[in-house]
Amino acid sequence: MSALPIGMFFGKARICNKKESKVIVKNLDEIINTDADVDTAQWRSRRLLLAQDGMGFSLHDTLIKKGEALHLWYKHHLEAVYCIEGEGEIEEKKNGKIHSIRPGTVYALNEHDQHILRANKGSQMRMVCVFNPPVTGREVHDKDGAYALPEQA
Ligand SMILES: CC(=O)NCC[C@H](N)C(=O)O
Repeated sequence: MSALPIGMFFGKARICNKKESKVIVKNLDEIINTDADVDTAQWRSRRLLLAQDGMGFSLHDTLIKKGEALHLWYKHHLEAVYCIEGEGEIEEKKNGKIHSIRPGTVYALNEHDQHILRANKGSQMRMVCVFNPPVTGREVHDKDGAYALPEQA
């Protein structure tokens, strides 16, 4: 008995007493064509992490379709957007400033900024988007370009 490593002897009891923890691992392949894949005329959002995942933010792999212009105003959310494919621009509505977007560009709407997001003609943009508070499921924009608050979604 004394020759057994202590971990082998007590190992089983230790595992039974502990709440099992599980890292969240998903692949985009498992999201496509499910409820977490929201496809509209102008964009398609593959929602990798949602409110139910308990992270405090949601994480989306989003396509902005060629030549589309989106008028957005996330009144209830903060959003950071990281472009990984395609080219376009973001226009700040409060001052008319236009910033070009290409792979590697990130923008963060830290003041719930009203803006226009445009994908260049002939260019689909692929963006990684993070929302706080997290999107809960199949939110689409209302007439102002906002998503509803989580409790109303
Ligand atoms: C960049 C952006 O806001 N695109 C609209 C779709 C949205 N981000 C989403 O993925 O839900």
